[in-house]
Amino acid sequence: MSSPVYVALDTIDLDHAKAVATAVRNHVGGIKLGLEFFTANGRAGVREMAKLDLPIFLDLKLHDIPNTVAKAIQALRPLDPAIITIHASGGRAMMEDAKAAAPSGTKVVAVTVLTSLDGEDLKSVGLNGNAHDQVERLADLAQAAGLDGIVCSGNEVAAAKARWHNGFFVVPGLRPGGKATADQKRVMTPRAALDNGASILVIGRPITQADDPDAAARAIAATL
Ligand SMILES: O=C(O)c1cc(=O)[nH]c(=O)n1[C@@H]1O[C@H](COP(=O)(O)O)[C@@H](O)[C@H]1O
Repeated sequence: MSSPVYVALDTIDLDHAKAVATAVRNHVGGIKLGLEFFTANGRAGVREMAKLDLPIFLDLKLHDIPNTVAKAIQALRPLDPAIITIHASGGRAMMEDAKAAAPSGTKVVAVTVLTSLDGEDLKSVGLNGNAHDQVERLADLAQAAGLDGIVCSGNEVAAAKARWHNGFFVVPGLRPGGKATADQKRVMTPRAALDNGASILVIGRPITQADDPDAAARAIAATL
């Protein structure tokens, strides 16, 4: 079985992204390219990374009116990514139109509550429930909109899966030591997230900023 780990290559440097991906390729199941990479390298950069022959997760977290999101996804169709992201808080119509615009083989998943946010952060933007309740609410909305799954932290994935048995669950905010670091607040170990029902594990800095990314990826793989 291929690895559930998608390595997040958050860099503007195409050569560096290629070098890290090449180093870790035997211990990961796919590559995640996000806003930082895409704004610097565009579609040509994604095509270049696709030459490594690993599935591409294009994480642009689109969040706009339905027409704009659908047109942006149409523009990405030639890249045929394995997975793309939109924000669930864009609403049901936006999610429906996003799914309709995507290639049939592309999983469209909705970000629920970013793993960098905690209850206090939610309050500060006017959301009075906790992260757990908000993830459940948005998981239900994403399912009703016909999406493939959601992005949530390892803390909520078991509850989301209980409501959406065949959903696809993307879990970032993973730290091998299990402790919140840098900007991530809702964190978990990769092993615990998998046990809780994650379909794939998104891991960036614990691999990419290690002295030896290949050894770090191998060490994480050994825990799974
Ligand atoms: O959609 C995502 O992948 C995502 C959602 C989320 O709630 N939190 C989150 O960290 N991510 C992404 O997951 C990756 C986490 O990176 P590290 O914190 O370096 O492991 C980054 O590329 C984030 O953009």
